[in-house]
Amino acid sequence: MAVRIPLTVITGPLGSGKTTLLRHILETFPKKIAILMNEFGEIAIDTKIIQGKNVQMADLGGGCVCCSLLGEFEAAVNEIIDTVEPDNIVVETTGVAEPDALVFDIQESLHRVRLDGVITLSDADAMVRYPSVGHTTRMQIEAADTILLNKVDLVSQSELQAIEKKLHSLNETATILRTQRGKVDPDLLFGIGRERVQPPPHHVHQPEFESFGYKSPANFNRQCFEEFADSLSDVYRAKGFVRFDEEIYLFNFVAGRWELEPFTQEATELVFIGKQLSEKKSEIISRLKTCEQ
Ligand SMILES: Nc1nc2c(ncn2[C@@H]2O[C@H](COP(=O)(O)OP(=O)(O)OP(=O)(O)O)[C@@H](O)[C@H]2O)c(=O)[nH]1
Repeated sequence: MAVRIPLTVITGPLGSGKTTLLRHILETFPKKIAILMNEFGEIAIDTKIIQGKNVQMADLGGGCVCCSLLGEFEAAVNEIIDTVEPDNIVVETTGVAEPDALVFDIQESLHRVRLDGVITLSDADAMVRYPSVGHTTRMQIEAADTILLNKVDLVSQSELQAIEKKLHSLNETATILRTQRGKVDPDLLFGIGRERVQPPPHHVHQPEFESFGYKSPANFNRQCFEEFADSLSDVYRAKGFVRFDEEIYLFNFVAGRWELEPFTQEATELVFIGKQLSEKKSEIISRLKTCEQ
C-alpha cells in the first residue's frame, strides 16, 4: 500500500494568526508543502497572501469545509497529491469552522493521507478582551494536539498564565506553546502522529458570522481610510488589499486593532466579517466610498 501523506489541520478563531503562521512555516520549513485553504467570505484573500511563495495551493472557496464541502475537499486533496506529490499537506480552516467533522472525515474517508495533527491558534489578545469562550472556539481548542497561544506581545504575563490555565481546563492533553506572530520551530508542528480517533460529529453547524466583500479600482485617501478603520466597531474581522497613491497594502483588522503592510497586489479588495452584518453593509460601504479619490 502507498505511504499516506501526513496532513496537518490549522484551525483557530477569526484573526488569531493562522495565515501568519503559514507564512512563517513556508519561510522556515524545508519540505515540500501543499496548502488547502477554506475561506469564509466571497473574496479569497488568504490565498492571495500565500500565493507566489513557491507553494502549491488549492482554494476550497467561500463555504465552510466543516459542513458543506467535504466532497470538494476530498477531490482537492487527491488532485494535490497527484500533481505535486507533497511531503506534507496543510489545511487552513476558516475561523468559523468547527474542526470535528473535518477531522472525522480525514480519518474515516481520506485513505491517501494520515492526520498528523491539529494545530489550534489561540488569540491571547481576544481571550483577554472577550473572556467568554464561544462554542466554536471551544471545539477548536478541544480538537487540538498543539495549541499556539499567539499574540503574546499584546498581553501581560499574568494574563498569559490565566489563559493557559483556561486552555488546559478545556484540553488537558494538548501541548501549549506561546508564540508571537506564529514564530515557532516548525519541527514542533509536524510529525505529531496523532492517535486520538474522532467520533462522528452530531451537530449541524451554522456559522453566526456574516460577511461581504468590496472591490474598487480607485485610489483611497490614506488618512480617510485610517479613520474609517478606527471607526469599524460593527465588524469583528476585515482583511484584504487597499490602494493608496499607487501602492497597495495588506489591511488586517481584528476586533478593533488593525495593521497595514506594503504588499504586491493588483487592486483594492476587502472582506468584512461580523455578526448581523447585512444590516450594516450599506452604511459601511458608503463610509468607505467617501475615501475614494
Ligand atoms: N501583535 C500581534 N499581531 C499578530 C500576531 N499574530 C498575528 N497578528 C496579526 O493579526 C492579524 C490577523 O492575522 P492572520 O494571520 O491574518 O489571522 P487568521 O487567523 O489567518 O485570520 P482569518 O483567516 O481571517 O481567520 C494580522 O494583522 C497579523 O499581523 C502576534 O503574535 N502579535
